[in-house]
Amino acid sequence: MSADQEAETRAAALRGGTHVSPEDAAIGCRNVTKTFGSITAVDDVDLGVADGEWVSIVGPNGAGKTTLLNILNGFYTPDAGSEVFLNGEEVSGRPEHYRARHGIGRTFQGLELFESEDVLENVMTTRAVAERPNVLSAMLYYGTGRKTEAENMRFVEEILDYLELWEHRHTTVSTLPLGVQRRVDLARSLALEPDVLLLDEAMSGLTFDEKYDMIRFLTDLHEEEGLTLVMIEHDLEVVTAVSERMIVMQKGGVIARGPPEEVTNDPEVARVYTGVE
Ligand SMILES: Nc1ncnc2c1ncn2[C@@H]1O[C@H](COP(=O)(O)OP(=O)(O)OP(=O)(O)O)[C@@H](O)[C@H]1O
Repeated sequence: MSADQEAETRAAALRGGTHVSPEDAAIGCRNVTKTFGSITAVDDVDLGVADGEWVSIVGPNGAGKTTLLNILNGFYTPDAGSEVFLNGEEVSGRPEHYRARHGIGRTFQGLELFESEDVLENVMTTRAVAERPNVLSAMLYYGTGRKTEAENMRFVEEILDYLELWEHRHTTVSTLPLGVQRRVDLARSLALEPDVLLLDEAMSGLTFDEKYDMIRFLTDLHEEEGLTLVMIEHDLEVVTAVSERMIVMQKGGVIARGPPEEVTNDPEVARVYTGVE
C-alpha cells in the first residue's frame, strides 16, 4: 500500500463507527438527535464507551457536547428514535434519577452546588438521593437521623478523605477556591457510587496546580477504582495525555473518533480547530 493509500485508510478509520456497539458499552447511544426549535444541537450521534475506558469529547463551542452528556444522563429527552444504553440496558425512557442510581455520575460545567451549605452537607445530600429520588426529599431525609445516616456519613467521609477535602468539610462552599469547588462537585458525583462518570469541563478555569490535582484524582479513580470516564475537555494536551480514545464533535455530529494521537494529527480535525480556540 502506498503512503497516500495508508493515510486514506487511517483517515477513513477515524470517520468510522463506534469500536464497541452501543448495546454492549458501559455507556452508549444510537441515532441520537436533539433539536431545540430550529437548532439541531445533536445530529444522529452513535457512541460506544467500553467498560473501564477513558474517552474525551472535544469540539468547538456550540458543537453539542454538553447536550450529548445531558441526553446520556437523562436530563434532556432526545428526539424520537434516539436510543441510550447503560451497561447493556436500554434506558432511553428512564428518568435522570433512575440512571443516577444505576451507575451514571455527572459533574457540571457551571457547578450546581448548594453554595450556602458546607462541603459535608453538599455530598451528604447527594448520597441521600440513593434512598430518596429527588433532592428536596433527600434534604428532609438527611435531617431525620435514620439508621442509614451513620452508614452514609461514613461513606461520604471516605470520599472526602480520598479527594483530600477533609480539612474543608465544615467550610461553606461559596467561600472555597474554584479548584476545591470542582473537587466538591466530583465528590458529589461519586456519592452514588457510579460506574460511569460524565465530566463536563471539570478543569475549566483551574490554575495549573488545580488542574494537576484534578488529573491526579481522575487518574486514580480510573486506574484504582476502574471507573469509566467520559470527559468534555478543551485542552488537547490534557486530552492526549489522559484519554484512551477521543471523539470530535462539530455542528452536532461526530467528525472523527479514535486514539488521541491519530485524531489530533488528522487534517480535518486540525481544520475544525483552526481559528476556533
Ligand atoms: N436548552 C437549550 N435550549 C435551546 N438551545 C440550546 C439549549 N442547550 C443547548 N442549545 C444549543 O444547542 C447547541 C449546542 O450547545 P451545547 O451547549 O451542547 O454545545 P457545547 O459543544 O457543549 O458548547 P460549549 O463548549 O460552549 O459548552 C448550541 O447552538 C446551543 O445554543
